[in-house]
Amino acid sequence: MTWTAERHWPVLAQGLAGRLRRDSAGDWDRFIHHPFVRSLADGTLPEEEFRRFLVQDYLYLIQYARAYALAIYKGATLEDMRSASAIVTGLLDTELALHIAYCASWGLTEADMQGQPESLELLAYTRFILDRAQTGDLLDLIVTLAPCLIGYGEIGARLHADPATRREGNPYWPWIALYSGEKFTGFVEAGIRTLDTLGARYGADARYPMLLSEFRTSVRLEAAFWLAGQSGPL
Ligand SMILES: Cc1ncc(CO)c(N)n1
Repeated sequence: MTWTAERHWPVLAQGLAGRLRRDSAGDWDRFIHHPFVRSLADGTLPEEEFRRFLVQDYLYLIQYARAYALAIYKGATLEDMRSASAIVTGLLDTELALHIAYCASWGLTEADMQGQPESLELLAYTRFILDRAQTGDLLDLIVTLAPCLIGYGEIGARLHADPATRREGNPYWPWIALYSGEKFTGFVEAGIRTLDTLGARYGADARYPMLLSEFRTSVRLEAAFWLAGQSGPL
């Protein structure tokens, strides 16, 4: 049975998140069904390509965390602030630990990774995110940052459930395990609930075309980011 969000993880298809995801369907599919993702699932991605991607992703997450930190600042309630703060901590402590561990296994230190130049894909994506995070309100910010959270959650869940995914001896299984794990899944579901809460409070219906445009731009930048390491020097 093919994995579908509607059947296997219905919250993804519900509410404002579901609407944005459905309305950007073509771009969304190019993001989550990218050949890079398939090569992680069957373990055929050359290690060097993964290493370059992961270094760029490490640098990306630092900028993403800065953008998410603005959600704490923009929170109108203590609850908004706590939920954004939990995501920032999850990014800096849990998710980056995966990147640091992989890179350590290749003999790369955090200083080595921080010294790498940022790819054009990274620059385009993070500067777009930081612009929306700074100039938009809390809803613009959360919508722009949502594809990152929801997309990797969906990819993790799908690959984890897919019998074609190689587990034994797949060097990328720890990556799949992180994004399908309880902790990351919890962040995705919290993010989806936050979209509905803020959508109601900040009038999502009346400004939907702008929100969709922000969401879709991030989705297109996500799809492009799979190749962020290709031109890297490392
Ligand atoms: C580019 C990108 N998008 C989403 C995630 C998931 O947090 C990530 N690590 N990197």
